Amino acid sequence: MAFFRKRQENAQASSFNPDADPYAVLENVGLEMTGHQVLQDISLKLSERRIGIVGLNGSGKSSLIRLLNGLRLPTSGDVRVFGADTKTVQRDLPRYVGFVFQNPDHQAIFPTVEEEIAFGLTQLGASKTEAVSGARVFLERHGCAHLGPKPFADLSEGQKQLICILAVLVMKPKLLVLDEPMSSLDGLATRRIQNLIAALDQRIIMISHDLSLLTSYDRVLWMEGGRLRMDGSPQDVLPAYEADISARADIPVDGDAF
Ligand SMILES: Nc1ncnc2c1ncn2[C@@H]1O[C@H](COP(=O)(O)OP(=O)(O)OP(=O)(O)O)[C@@H](O)[C@H]1O
Repeated sequence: MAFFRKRQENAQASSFNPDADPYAVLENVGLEMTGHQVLQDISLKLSERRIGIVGLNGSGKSSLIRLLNGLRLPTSGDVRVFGADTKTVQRDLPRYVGFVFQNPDHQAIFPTVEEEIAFGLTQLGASKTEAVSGARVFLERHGCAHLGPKPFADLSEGQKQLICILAVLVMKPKLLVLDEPMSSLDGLATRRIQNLIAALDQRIIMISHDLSLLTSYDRVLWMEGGRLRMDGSPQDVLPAYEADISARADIPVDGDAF
């Protein structure tokens, strides 16, 4: 489509390589925010199609994935995504790395579903008219044409999360990063979103507290205290993580019940 041209030109200018392997490289990464060392000593090469991230609340999972689409920049070390240093390509990163928030209400910014989807197309260089008609076609292709005119605020939680994922997918990112996308969904909505994600060609990195969603993944990263505690196959990492939780749950810690 003609409107992709503008962004493709930008992409060439900013030295992205969509075929880079590994697609993301973190070297001695640290992240400090308001005096708090949120991440430290993280070095990773990410090549796998499906990567899960686990860890307790506050362990640094969200901060880590925010580094991948430029929502955060490292305060030490380097992050390269698709061959480009995120510090120099921050503005163009969302074109390559789609980010789905845990809470859809934190992601959606437009009143209606159609406008939310159309926004992604304008980001690719479409005119307003092209974007609206493109959004309608895209929603229809995903069985959501009926949601197009609806106010985003009136959707169910499952519908909201589905639309947030579609709003990212319409930009055809090479990598989709998801921050606990199913945490507030019922069983049916979870299954539907899970099936949608599983069928995607894109590389996926997903945080989940529901470990069953990650058993088929290629690799799992376990974060603890802002560091990488374990990195391996789900068969190795998930049982170790569960065993650690069980061991901790049996030990009462003063002032740290929850
Ligand atoms: N803007 C900020 N300023 C200072 N500290 C922050 C900021 N944002 C997050 N933190 C802290 O960084 C740590 C890691 O937070 P992060 O949200 O990355 O963890 P998480 O593993 O994703 O947690 P959860 O599972 O609860 O979503 C926490 O201790 C948090 O309080």
